[in-house]
Amino acid sequence: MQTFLGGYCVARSLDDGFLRGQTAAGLLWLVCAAAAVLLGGPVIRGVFAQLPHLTEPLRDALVRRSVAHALHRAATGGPAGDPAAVSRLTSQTEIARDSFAGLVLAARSFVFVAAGAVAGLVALAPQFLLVVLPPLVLGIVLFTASLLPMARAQHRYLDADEAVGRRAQATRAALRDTVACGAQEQTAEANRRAVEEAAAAQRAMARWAAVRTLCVATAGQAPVLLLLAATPWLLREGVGAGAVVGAFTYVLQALLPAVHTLMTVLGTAGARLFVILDRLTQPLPGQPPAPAQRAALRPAPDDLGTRPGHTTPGTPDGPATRAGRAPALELLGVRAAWHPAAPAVLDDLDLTVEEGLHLAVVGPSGIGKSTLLHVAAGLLTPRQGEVRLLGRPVADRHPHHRAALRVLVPQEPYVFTGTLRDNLRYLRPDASRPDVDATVAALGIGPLADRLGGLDRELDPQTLSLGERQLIGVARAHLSTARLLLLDEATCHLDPAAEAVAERALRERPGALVVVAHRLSSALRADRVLVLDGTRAHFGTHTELLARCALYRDLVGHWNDART
Ligand SMILES: Nc1ncnc2c1ncn2[C@@H]1O[C@H](COP(=O)(O)OP(=O)(O)OP(=O)(O)O)[C@@H](O)[C@H]1O
Repeated sequence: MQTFLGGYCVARSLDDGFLRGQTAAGLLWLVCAAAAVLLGGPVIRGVFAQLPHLTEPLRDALVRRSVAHALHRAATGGPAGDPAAVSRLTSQTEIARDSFAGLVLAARSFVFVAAGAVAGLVALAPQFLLVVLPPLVLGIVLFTASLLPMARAQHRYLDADEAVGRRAQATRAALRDTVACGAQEQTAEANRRAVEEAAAAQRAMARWAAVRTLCVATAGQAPVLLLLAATPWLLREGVGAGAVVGAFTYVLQALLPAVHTLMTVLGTAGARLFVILDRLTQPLPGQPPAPAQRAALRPAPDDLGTRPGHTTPGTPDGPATRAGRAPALELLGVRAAWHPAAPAVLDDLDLTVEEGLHLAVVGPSGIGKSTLLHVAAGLLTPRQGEVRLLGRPVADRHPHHRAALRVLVPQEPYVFTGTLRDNLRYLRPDASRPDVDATVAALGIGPLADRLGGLDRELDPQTLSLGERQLIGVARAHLSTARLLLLDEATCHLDPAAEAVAERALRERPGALVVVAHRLSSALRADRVLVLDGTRAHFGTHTELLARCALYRDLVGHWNDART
């Protein structure tokens, strides 16, 4: 009634009042129009009073659903913390409620305004409908057709945006391993793809926003222009000037704002509501974590090179390597320091580790054993000299190939939430079941697998002891295809028997093994021992070194004392 009276009273005030010189009648009609606006106030108030009856049940249902899902997930052994649950419970349900309220208000307003305006236009002159209705209907049909793709674009954008967040988090968490595996470029490439997808999704949203603007223009602005263009014809048809002004009042003051509001609210709040309801009603319990999250932490299969003894086309091993002649590792006159201003930790060090050799590196604390492994792995560039990996300078090798050829197992290996099998296949995701089983048997991981409920049961890294983590780290190296394994006190938390089993298993696999030994028993098992002594080094068998290296004798003596 408010809309109807708004245009109708204006038309009458002109046609029956002011244009006929009857000012009093004109003013009376305008008073009627003003009264209609005032009478609309209580109606709007009533609408807001009723609104919660629609929106609160929706919010309650969403909250109940979120809580039920979170509890179900926790009770059925899913990941202990579900960070998304809080967001679903609070902000997402609030957004859903607000969006729904906005939609209800906009739709209500449009329906009543459109009905009042159409009734008013018919009452003034039915010819107005010929001018106003076609663009209005066309705009609304176009807009309705664009709603679904618009919601999909919004969905795509949210997914892409979340993927960027997840990748950033995963990259940060796996930074150390990424560097250790030489997977920086691969990680950067995957991150770049995620960012580009988010940007593309945002551009798609912008295109749909342009379509929405076009629809608003068609449904809201085109009737104004058409009405202007049709005015001479309408006047010739006998329509009064006041009625034309009344029609403009309907279009400009009622239809245009209502269409604009409806389309804006549907395009923004509607799409948001669609996406959030879609998320909140998804089957959350028992879902496995998003694969992208873990894929980000593993090298891709093409990072992994080949089984020892085979050479894939494209693997940049020189001919000497294929023939098995190139040493696994060579250090030629290496001088290494952690900072240009820092004293050298290694100085003029020559070392050759042939394929199949088991080398133990020993020396006092802080002497440079870990530094040596960093240099060997290509993670610390020597200030002088050269490091060669399988016959080629390590610096020349692409990080992917470097990662495929050598593995550095740290003292505290990274174990991620996932199955034990996936953890073991971390460095070789395509490892077959028999290969995994062989590693499990060789490393004696059976009891750990049993305790965790099998190889395919998801484990919680926080429940693992340091020794169990180390066992997983060493098993990864065993399962990998790398030709050079570098263990940096990687078995120090294992008991001596388990350490012996692990070292024997690693030694029996093809390739060379360099172990920074925590216990001197490692040196006894090794083919050769390297004793670091300041910037000097001694190299030989256990027996040879006992005979000619005082520091080694000291170390063995201290170790024997400590044991007894
Ligand atoms: N990341 C690093 N940045 C700077 N300096 C380092 C770094 N790692 C080691 N150093 C320094 O290099 C020297 C050799 O340390 P390194 O860890 O290689 O000795 P280590 O023989 O492995 O000792 P430990 O047996 O105690 O582990 C030390 O002076 C140490 O402070």
